[in-house]
Amino acid sequence: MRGETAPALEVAGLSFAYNGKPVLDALSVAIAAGEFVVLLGPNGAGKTTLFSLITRLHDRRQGEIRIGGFDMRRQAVQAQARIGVVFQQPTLDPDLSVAQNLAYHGALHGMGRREARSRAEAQLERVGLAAQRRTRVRRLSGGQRRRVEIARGLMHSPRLLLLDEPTVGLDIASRRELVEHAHRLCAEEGVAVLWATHLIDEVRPSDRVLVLHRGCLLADERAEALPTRLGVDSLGEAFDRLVDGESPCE
Ligand SMILES: Nc1ncnc2c1ncn2[C@@H]1O[C@H](COP(=O)(O)OP(=O)(O)OP(=O)(O)O)[C@@H](O)[C@H]1O
Repeated sequence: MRGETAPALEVAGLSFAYNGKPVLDALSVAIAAGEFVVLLGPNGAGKTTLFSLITRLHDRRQGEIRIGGFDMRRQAVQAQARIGVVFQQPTLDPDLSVAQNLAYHGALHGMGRREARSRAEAQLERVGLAAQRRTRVRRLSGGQRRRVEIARGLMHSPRLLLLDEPTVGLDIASRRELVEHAHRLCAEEGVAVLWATHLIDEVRPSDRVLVLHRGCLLADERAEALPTRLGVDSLGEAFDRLVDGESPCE
């Protein structure tokens, strides 16, 4: 299955180890087009490693990864063209303008100058930064920089946007605005979003939540259903209960 009807992301039996130390254990999950999914896990859970495998920064793994139906190994070009990423560490060049950063991304994705410019302008408009296109990134706030990174990650019209703890270092208002923006992208553009965080307050009751701990998927359900299933009062308590176990994959 490919194109619009294929899941934006399918991971099947994914395992990975750093120098013999297991970090992901037989992970399987699928995310539909336009779905917003939170990947919730404490420090060291394996969130960044999962993103590195999906984006092919690491490749020595077991299991399958498909993006929009394209296999990450056999159809790597098609698969990778359908992924947008906002990494945990900022990756904009602070000495270039917003437009120059985006133009560079467009060139990397094989866009001509005119096409890159019009796509960049459309995305900057969406994140409310059209007026800052000539501003050097160095002069933007942390929240504005994150929004530029999201605009950049969407320039090539990916079906899946990965955000690795995108609100680190932002104030509460900017965090709220980013979460809101990501939900809008799903609803209005049909982009699937996988949002990695360890912050419970970024999760909405209706969000689908994947709880990852020591490389094992401990839950995959609506956030509002988790406390009831575990017999506790809040998502925070449910999360604590889940990540307390000694041998999570059993
Ligand atoms: N390059 C590496 N070499 C060896 N071990 C690593 C490497 N990168 C990560 N690890 C280990 O793999 C495990 C998972 O790390 P990972 O960064 O994927 O977790 P995370 O959920 O993203 O954590 P955080 O919230 O702190 O970013 C941790 O035990 C970490 O120490």
